[in-house]
Amino acid sequence: MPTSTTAVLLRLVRWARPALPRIVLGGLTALGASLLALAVPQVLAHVVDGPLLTDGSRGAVVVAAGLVLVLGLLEAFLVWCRRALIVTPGTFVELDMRSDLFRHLLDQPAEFHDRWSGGQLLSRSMSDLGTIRRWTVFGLVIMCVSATTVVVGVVLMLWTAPALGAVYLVGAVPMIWLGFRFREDYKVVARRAREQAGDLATAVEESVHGIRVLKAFGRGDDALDEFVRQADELRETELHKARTQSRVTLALGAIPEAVLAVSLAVGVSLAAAGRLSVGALVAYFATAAVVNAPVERLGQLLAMTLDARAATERYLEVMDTVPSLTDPAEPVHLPPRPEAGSRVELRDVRFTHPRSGRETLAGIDLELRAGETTALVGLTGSGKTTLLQLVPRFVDVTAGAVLLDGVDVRDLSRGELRRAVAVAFEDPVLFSASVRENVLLGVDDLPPVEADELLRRSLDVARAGFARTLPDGLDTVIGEEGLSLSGGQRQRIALARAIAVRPRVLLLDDPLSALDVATEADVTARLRAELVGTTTLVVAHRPSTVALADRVAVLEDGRITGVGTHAELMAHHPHYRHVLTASAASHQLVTP
Ligand SMILES: Nc1ncnc2c1ncn2[C@@H]1O[C@H](COP(=O)(O)OP(=O)(O)OP(=O)(O)O)[C@@H](O)[C@H]1O
Repeated sequence: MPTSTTAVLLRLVRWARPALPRIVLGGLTALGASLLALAVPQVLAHVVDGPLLTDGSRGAVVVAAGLVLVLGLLEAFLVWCRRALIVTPGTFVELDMRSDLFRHLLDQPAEFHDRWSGGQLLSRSMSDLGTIRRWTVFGLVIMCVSATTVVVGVVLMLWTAPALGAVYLVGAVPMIWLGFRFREDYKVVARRAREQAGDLATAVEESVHGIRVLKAFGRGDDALDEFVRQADELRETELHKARTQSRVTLALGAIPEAVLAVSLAVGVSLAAAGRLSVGALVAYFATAAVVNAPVERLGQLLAMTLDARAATERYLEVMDTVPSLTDPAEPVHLPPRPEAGSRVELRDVRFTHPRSGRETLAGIDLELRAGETTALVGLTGSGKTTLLQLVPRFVDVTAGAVLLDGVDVRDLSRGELRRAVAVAFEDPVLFSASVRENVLLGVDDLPPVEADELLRRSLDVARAGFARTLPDGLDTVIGEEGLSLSGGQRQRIALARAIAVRPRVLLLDDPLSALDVATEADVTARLRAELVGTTTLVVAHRPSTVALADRVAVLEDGRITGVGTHAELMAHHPHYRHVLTASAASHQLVTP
């Protein structure tokens, strides 16, 4: 990550490029407005030294006054042009950056989302990008124009009244020094404030998600105390920021005024001695008045720029994360879907969690036969979910390979792979959308009649017919902002979603755990009947689920230690018996 503010902000060019012509044009109009403001004192000098002091010609004064009026009107028009030119493209820069961020987040593997908190990503995609937009459409342009105005103004002052110009330059020395000090202090505190705002957003997000747990354990007050503590930390930091900025603003306001006071004394004595014309004196002060405005704004503009730098750094931190899981340079394609179903092979698969460094899978050899349903059984924490995640490449194997119809899944594009492999999780996520949209989420566009038929069948197989009795039927909005469903209802909608894709391979990570035994057995039986030709791997805890599988694989100490029918394993595999007995006990069931 580059460290200079310019280097960081220059990286915004990637997104600002389409808007650059209008930003530059807007900058030029703003510069034109400032130069017009600087021209007025020169007109004044000519009026004072010319017609006013010599012949008092009224006509010339009227012409000069008219010129000042025209210059003023033109300046106002150019200021309007700047806004009109820049504001719209600035919003598109923000839109592009926000879309790219979202695309990037979607491209990241699960491991990235384990590392990043929701609040930090939220604050980066909302408030940080808002700060960047405001700086792009206002701060950047005004900063450049202000700097140019100051330079041109000082040159004019030196040209009009060299001695007084020199006084102004001497006054600039402490201002520049203060500017550098301010930059160092503010840079740190601006970054801290943004991090704290992100942490605060995370706290809100977690509390809202966990509101029931907090209430159930009577921990609402503790959560509130912690939230207030974090909010107070942020308040302190914001106050620190404001104090730092107000100190520099005060200094940048006071020093130019002091310079003007010294200039007045020097200027009047020079004019009295006849070494400076009155017109030059008037022009100097009028120019200084124009120059002082941007100088006084400098604190605010520097603060805006440093805020934008902190926001850009945070944005780039996410964007610079290279996805650990990418498509191959030249993806191969799957062979046509075999009539009898697809075959999945795990060959000597190992997997170590990058964060814990623990090897969860230590040499898995397993074949999911075409069109069969295989149940995966193991103690809790044995790695069943991890194994499932390797097939659609939510994570990549550390060693070994996963093959789908003979093709290493790493050689396929993730799009093609994930169209072929569908997953239903134990803890289903539903989106704030209608039942119909949730179920058909993974289905490409279909004619309405076919889509309706697919929806009907998927809901029937998943025994999710209850959805038709919801207030607006299948158009009822469910998910976070919609109607609350029970755990079992949510699981069945999520199962219908996985079935609707008509995948080659269906992975079920204990997706029926919230259902009663009879409903679960019914759903499993329907699945088998409906999904002929779909190869299924189901993580199972209950004997009732296991009994419906063609074969069962036992996961123990990171390896598959047994594959067979339920009856075979019950007879010959002590660990299998132990797992099923433990599961049955926890479900208060009797092992058949
Ligand atoms: N993101 C992660 N980072 C580090 N370790 C992890 C991560 N996810 C899982 N683990 C660890 O990997 C091991 C296997 O977890 P996994 O979720 O695959 O087990 P499981 O058999 O599906 O468990 P359960 O039956 O309880 O769902 C556990 O020890 C778990 O703590």
